[in-house]
Amino acid sequence: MQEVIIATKNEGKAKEFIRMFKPLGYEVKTLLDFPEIQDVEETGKTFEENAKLKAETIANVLGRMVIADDSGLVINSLDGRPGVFSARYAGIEKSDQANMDKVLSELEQIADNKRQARFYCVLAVAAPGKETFTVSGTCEGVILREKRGSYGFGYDPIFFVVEMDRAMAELKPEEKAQISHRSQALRKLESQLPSLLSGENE
Ligand SMILES: O=P(O)(O)OP(=O)(O)OP(=O)(O)OC[C@H]1O[C@@H](n2cnc3c(O)ncnc32)[C@H](O)[C@@H]1O
Ligand SMILES: [Mg+2]
Repeated sequence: MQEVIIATKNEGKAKEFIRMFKPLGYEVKTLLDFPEIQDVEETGKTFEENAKLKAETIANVLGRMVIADDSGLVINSLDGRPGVFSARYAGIEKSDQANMDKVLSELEQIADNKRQARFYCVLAVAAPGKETFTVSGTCEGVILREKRGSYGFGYDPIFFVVEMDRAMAELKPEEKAQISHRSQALRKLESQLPSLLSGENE
């Protein structure tokens, strides 16, 4: 099977990419398979900038094409926060529970009809000597008042998916893969994968 490198150290993302790429005929490797590679500092102001930064840095380290994912939760009534700070919203130790608790407490006084939010995902494709490009996807929802469900990762337990009438963390992996911001973005890339990977090592 042809191999695709996803420049992420996030276990939840890694599992989703493995599942999404399998039916397309690709085997996914992530940075969890390359523990010697250091974290890329995410200094960008936008998801696009950070996705490019991660993809280009790792493409240069490995000398081959890689895809990076920068994603997060954007909440209207918090002026777009946590946004690019989603992973480290409650502190640098990146705790999903602490991040969700912080959002829930910030929204405590916010009425039910003002809790709209979206997940956003940017995928950047980079290869040494080639122009980097990005695709993006979104998933619309509402922030719940307490956590629900145990599938997924990150903010999934507090994100109600309008389209599915359930919390993201109540969706089975195959259901999340039908509607998620990540799979929307990947769909825009799918048809280009064979040409992007031609000339890469098998
Ligand atoms: O940078 P990498 O190594 O990929 O891993 P990360 O966890 O730091 O990833 P990001 O910088 O892109 O931050 C994304 C954060 O947004 C949240 N997030 C992204 N996609 C999500 C999803 O599908 N479900 C729930 N939360 C998500 C989650 O808290 C992530 O840690
Ligand atoms: Mg990160």
